[in-house]
Formats: sequence, C-alpha cells, structure tokens
Amino acid sequence: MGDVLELAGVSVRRGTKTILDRVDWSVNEGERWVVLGPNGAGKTTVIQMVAGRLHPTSGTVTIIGEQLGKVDVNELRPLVGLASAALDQRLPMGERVLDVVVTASYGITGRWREQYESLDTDRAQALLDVFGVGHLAERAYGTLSSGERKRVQIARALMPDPEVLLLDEPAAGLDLGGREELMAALAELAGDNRAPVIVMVTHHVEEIPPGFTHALLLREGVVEAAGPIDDVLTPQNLSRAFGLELEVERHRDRFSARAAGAGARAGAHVS
Ligand SMILES: Nc1ncnc2c1ncn2[C@@H]1O[C@H](COP(=O)(O)OP(=O)(O)OP(=O)(O)O)[C@@H](O)[C@H]1O
Repeated sequence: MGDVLELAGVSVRRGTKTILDRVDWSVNEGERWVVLGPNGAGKTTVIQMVAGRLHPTSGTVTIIGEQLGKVDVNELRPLVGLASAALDQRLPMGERVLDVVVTASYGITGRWREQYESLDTDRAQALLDVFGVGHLAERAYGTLSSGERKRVQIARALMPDPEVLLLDEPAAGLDLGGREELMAALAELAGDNRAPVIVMVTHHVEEIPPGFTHALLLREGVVEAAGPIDDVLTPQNLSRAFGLELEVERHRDRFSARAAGAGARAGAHVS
C-alpha cells in the first residue's frame, strides 16, 4: 500500500461519461512521479482528486493515511501543494509576488489583514530565490511572464511545507529557455531528499526532469502502465497510450519521443 497516496478501484463518472475507470495507483515516500497521457486521458482528474478537490464516484482515495470522504479536506489541503493553471487564474493579478507565496501558509489567495511573521516572509523569499525569481518579490504578480509565474506558483505550493507537491503541466506554454530553466529547478528539487513527494503532469516526455523515478501512463481513464520510469516509458507502452507508433530514446537522464520511421512524421511530438 502506498504510504503517501493510494487510489484503489477509483472511478469517476459524469453523466454517461466514465472519466476514470477502476484506477489503482500507489505512491510512496521519496518517489517522484510523472503522469503522462494524451488529451482527455484523465490526468487532471487524478491530480484534482489527490489534491482533495474532487471525490471519486466509487473506490477509495487515501492521502497521507486519510481516506477522502472521511476527513476534513481543510486539514488535508496544507499537506498537498498544488500548482496548476486553474490556481493561476484565481491569483489576484495586482498582488505583490511575495504575498502570492506567503498567503499559501493560510491556504488563501489574496492578502487581506493577516499578519505574517518574518519567519513566513523569509521562507517565501527563500523559496522564490530557489526558483530564480527572488528579484521579483516586490512586483505585481500580473506583470510577470508566464515562465516567471509558473515558478512563483511552485514556490507558493511549497510554502506550507507540504508532504506532496502536485504540478499540473508546469512547463505548458514556456519557451525553450523557460522550459529548460524550470526543468533544472525541478531536477534539483527531485534530487533533494528533504523535498516532498512530487507528482507532475505533462504531455511530453521531453519535459520530464532528471531525477524523476516513476511514471503513470493513462489512456481514456484507464491505467496503461505504472511503475519505475524505465519500465513504463517504453516505445510499446507509449505507442499504445498515444495511439501511434513511437520511438523513444533516453539520452543520459532525458527522454525524447517521436513518430516511428523517417519521412513526414519524423520529429512529431507525442501529444
Ligand atoms: N464535469 C465533466 N463532465 C463531463 N466530462 C468531463 C467533466 N470533467 C472532465 N470531463 C472529461 O473527462 C476527460 C478527462 O479530463 P481531464 O481534464 O482529467 O483530462 P486530461 O488528461 O488532464 O486532459 P488534457 O491533457 O487535455 O488536459 C475529458 O474527456 C473531459 O472532457
């Protein structure tokens, strides 16, 4: 049984649509997971569930030993840091970047009249520094580039010192330089044994930072493969999940994938 996250026979249905179909998945201490799959596979639904923001239609979700539905989610949420596009839309654009991060210690977006201790503001500043955006602490959040915002969101997600860090497509929309800088920061985090368990959603194997240990491959709400990253990210598994024949390569600690065979499709990405 996963000691950090456990999904057992989890299904999510909306009307006649089955979004997740009897998903089993275990995550243990120290693991760094990537969740991969084509559009509509159910990746965000899984992330929303392990963030305690969505309940399964059937099956059980256990988050750090507490079963969803039997625990106050407000107690659970500080234990799970989430960075996602949906959160970005809720953050006040005029808010000072330092406050965007520090308000996470209260689980709120938007500073009101709370008093923060210097311990909190020092931690927020240190996290911004780790992600290379410390110099932007006094700027309004809405003036940041999308790459800078992604890094602020991750600093915010780490602020309450969570047991689990969930990243829903952190590299989406970044240019090559922005993506590589983010990957370097995430690789450093992945290699830090004091860092929380990490679960990151992506469409592209090229966006998996070095140091990630496990992969969950989804297709149409079903687990195609799950386990150690080298066992899961095989050409066979990825081809099945994405519905086209793919070649997968590993150069040192990075993956790449493209349509099998030369010609018109060579170089295509996997989403
Ligand atoms: N409330 C809902 N009612 C009906 N269908 C829904 C609902 N919410 C999600 N879905 C569907 O469930 C499927 C899985 O959605 P989800 O966002 O989890 O996929 P995803 O793998 O994250 O996709 P993407 O890569 O496109 O972000 C999609 O087909 C989506 O349209």
